[in-house]
Amino acid sequence: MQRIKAACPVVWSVVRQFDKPQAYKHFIRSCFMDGDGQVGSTREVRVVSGLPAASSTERLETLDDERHVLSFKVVGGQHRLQNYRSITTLHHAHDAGEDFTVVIESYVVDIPDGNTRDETKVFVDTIVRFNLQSLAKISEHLMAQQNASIW
Ligand SMILES: O=C(Cc1cc(C2CC2)c(-n2cc(CNC(=O)c3cnc4ccccc4n3)nn2)c(C2CC2)c1)NC1(C(=O)O)CCCCC1
Repeated sequence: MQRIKAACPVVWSVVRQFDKPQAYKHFIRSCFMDGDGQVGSTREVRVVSGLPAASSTERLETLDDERHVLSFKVVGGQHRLQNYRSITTLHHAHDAGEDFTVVIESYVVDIPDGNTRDETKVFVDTIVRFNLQSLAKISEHLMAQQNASIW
């Protein structure tokens, strides 16, 4: 989970771009879309990791602009994340007079041969946490720009 001091629509405008994950996922070097960006489209992702140029083919499963829900599954590629699927949802929250967005990201993945459940959890949790921290920074900058432009 990640708390972001930016309004839901601002955070959602970044999360919903299935064709530009590199906007906030800094391990991603490039992304090529195959399809029109609607549910069922797939993207080809290349990552920056030093490992043999890991790539992955990912399919958009859910894109709900009203309820702020995005989900995708990894359907191929050179890596060991078999049957990876994630769901990301945005929630407006209000606490101590402050408005903010809470992002909840859940995933399931097979435990690869040669690794334990805990190693897999640490591996994926670390990347997802990096992504959500980066999403927070980018969304808060966007929010500051929008507020500045209003005045
Ligand atoms: O953010 C990203 C980009 C992204 C995507 C990928 C793989 C192409 C799919 C990678 N990667 C993975 C690998 C090769 N190691 C594995 O497969 C792997 C699998 N089990 C493991 C279990 C325990 C220990 C090590 C493990 N090692 N080399 N690079 C990276 C790593 C950080 C450089 C980041 N991907 C996610 C997203 O939310 O988009 C979040 C993370 C899960 C996938 C979806």
